[in-house]
Amino acid sequence: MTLRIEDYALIGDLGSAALVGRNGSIDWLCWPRFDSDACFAALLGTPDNGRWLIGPNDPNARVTRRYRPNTLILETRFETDTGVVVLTDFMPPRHTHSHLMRMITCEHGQVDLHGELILRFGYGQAVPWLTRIDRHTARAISGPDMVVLRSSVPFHDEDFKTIGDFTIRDGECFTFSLTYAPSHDELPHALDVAASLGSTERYWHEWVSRNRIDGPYNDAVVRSLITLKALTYAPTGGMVAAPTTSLPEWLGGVRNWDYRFCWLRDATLTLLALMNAGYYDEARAWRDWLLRAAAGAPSQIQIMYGIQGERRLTEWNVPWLDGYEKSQPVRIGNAAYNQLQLDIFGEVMDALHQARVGGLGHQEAGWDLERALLAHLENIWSLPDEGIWEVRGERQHFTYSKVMAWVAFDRAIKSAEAHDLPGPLERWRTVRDRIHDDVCAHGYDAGLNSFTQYYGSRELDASLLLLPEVGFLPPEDPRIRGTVEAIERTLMRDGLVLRYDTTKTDDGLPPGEGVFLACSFWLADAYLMLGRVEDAEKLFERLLSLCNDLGLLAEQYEPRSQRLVGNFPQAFSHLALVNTASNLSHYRKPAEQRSDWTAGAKAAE
Ligand SMILES: OC[C@H]1O[C@H](O[C@H]2O[C@H](CO)[C@@H](O)[C@H](O)[C@H]2O)[C@H](O)[C@@H](O)[C@@H]1O
Repeated sequence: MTLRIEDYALIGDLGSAALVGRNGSIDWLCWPRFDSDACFAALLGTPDNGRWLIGPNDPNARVTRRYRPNTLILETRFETDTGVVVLTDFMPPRHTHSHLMRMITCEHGQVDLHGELILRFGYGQAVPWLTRIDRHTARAISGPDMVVLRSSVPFHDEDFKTIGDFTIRDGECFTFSLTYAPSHDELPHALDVAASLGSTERYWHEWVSRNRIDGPYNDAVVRSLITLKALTYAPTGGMVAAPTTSLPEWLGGVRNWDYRFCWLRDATLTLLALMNAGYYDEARAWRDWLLRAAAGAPSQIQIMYGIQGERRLTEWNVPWLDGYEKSQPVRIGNAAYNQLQLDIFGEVMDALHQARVGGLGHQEAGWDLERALLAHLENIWSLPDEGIWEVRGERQHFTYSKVMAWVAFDRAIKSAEAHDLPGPLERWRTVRDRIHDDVCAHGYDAGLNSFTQYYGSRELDASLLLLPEVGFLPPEDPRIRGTVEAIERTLMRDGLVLRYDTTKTDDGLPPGEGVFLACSFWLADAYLMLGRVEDAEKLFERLLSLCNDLGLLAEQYEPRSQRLVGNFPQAFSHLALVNTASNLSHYRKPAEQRSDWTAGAKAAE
């Protein structure tokens, strides 16, 4: 049986992550890194492509689940006619090795359980060589990879699977762990599951205690912050856009992409959300990641990198995986790494500027890089590009791309002015003004009374909702009001927002995708800036209702089937949730941080 995307939960150890189904089956795990080959790929194929199931035999068990408060520790509770068990799944934040731990306890009665471990390395293809160490320990080896299973109950091997059938009784607790190591290493030491549970819980409690956003939406905000943190690759500070590949944006369709990489756009926007919540260590780590990833000729900067700064992210299709609900192809790698997307300059410059404003501290190397990026941008801002949505159709002069080029110069000027940093300020001011004039002359359609998707087009684009937020024009400007109204008229479906109309914009793909959740949050932000507070609250609460039972969001939502679609959980959606909640809660608002329109008010305080 295929589970819906919202039937999955995320666990992770800041190096990789796994998806656990509400049936107790772990159907996705890439090891040892987010972008490694999956050893559990049932999510995109069948159980034979790898999974780890622990659950009751009773197919009618009633299932509820939750995260332990303020943690990434998942508890799935199965209620059967004979008894109740709780399955606890977690990955302790990584030190020497990566561990996936499971614990099942019986709350009352007795329950017959089935365990089935199917390890298939190389994205569900390679059957490993299994060696039995003792009745409770086995080692699986496949090429460079070794995984060690330790279980407090005995198991046996059958058809290249590891099987355990057992009965658990009131008060009993069984533990299981899988540990990853390179296959040339010694057998990794066992970690005590109960002790690891305690230290993992303490880790997350301490991390969450540093959050300084508070207010009516605190639960949703904390869950989003934990999710964003879980998408961080701790060794380098890089962040993945999502832990999955090829969860479809249209069920059965071809819009299936690999998100296990670090987009400068997603990462910088995540950073703004984290900084807004008081997390500056992550900001520091990401800035250092950026300095390493972008090091070299500024003309070679990419829109995305691997989590360690890798540049070549070659895209290929996996022929042996059928895809989630037959959505093919399953793609590994992402050809977007070769694209030109001008907006990333604005997002990076803005994030670094905000980091300075927030007191992250000035670092010479950072400013040198920013100056080099601007020198490059000065030469290329007038070129057509693939834009924020990474269209695979013809390059265009996307309005949002140009606006973000304006943001890049604007923030550099502001940083230089505020922190007395060296730079050709007069020249930057001239370019900034030239871009502004260009956008107003070519990106605005007076007939529509709206900015448009790209120069000369009459189509709308949800990215235009960000124009007041980034400070390009004040919210009360009639052109901004007109744009918001035009987007409401043309891009809204079932009260939510499409990023653009795939039947009208050539993005190189057959039309059809869900509403884009981040864009729907942006509309709520725009409502707030226009003073439409009730509309903003209503939309935000609708969006919250789309979170799964654990508070997680995919990239998109399909109103007709009422299902989450696209990669899951997605940073873009969660960072947008945090920002809108923060705006609504009247704390330090990103909308205010990113624009100048409140500068007067702040100065007057
Ligand atoms: O659907 C078209 C594109 O989808 C992906 O890009 C989207 O995800 C990125 C990561 O979250 C985000 O930065 C971008 O703005 C989104 O459009 C995919 O990576 C592209 O290859 C694809 O064309």
